[in-house]
Amino acid sequence: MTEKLRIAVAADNAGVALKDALAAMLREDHRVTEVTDFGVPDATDDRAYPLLGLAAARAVADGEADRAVLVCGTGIGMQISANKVEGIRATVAHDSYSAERSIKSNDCQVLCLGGRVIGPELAKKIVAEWLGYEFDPDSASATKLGHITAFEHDHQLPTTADAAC
Ligand SMILES: O=C(CO)[C@H](O)COP(=O)(O)O
Repeated sequence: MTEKLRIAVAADNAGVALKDALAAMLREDHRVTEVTDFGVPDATDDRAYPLLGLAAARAVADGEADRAVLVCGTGIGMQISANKVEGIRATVAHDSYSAERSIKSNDCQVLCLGGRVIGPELAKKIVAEWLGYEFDPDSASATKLGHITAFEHDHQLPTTADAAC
């Protein structure tokens, strides 16, 4: 990893404890230059997950952050929310292989976790590993992702010829 990463974090009240634990870890990581916390500040704040997750995902899409870690009860609501932001590729990943492939295959900028699904120590290990992965824009995976990006722009289904690679 050559450039240090700017990480956005956000959670609803079901994910705030895990979000705070991950933010503390990220602030200590030498590969991270900045952690921006989009809330919630504590579990008494009952704002719905899209209100937090969409703002963090927008920060990534706007180039204000490089990646985001979003936490709700399952991670699913955060994933759905973040993927509505143009240009964002977000995934839930509670295992190390999926987290790795989310970068290397899918160039996901957003990792979503479930505070009611995964314990803090495993989540910290997965996020620490995830920080170290980089997407190779010259890989075959980039061509596959190009079909998604093209659809996002023109809403036209790829042709069979396009889809062959
Ligand atoms: O996990 C959530 C959304 O995916 C959220 O933390 C709880 O949502 P709810 O089950 O709709 O209250």
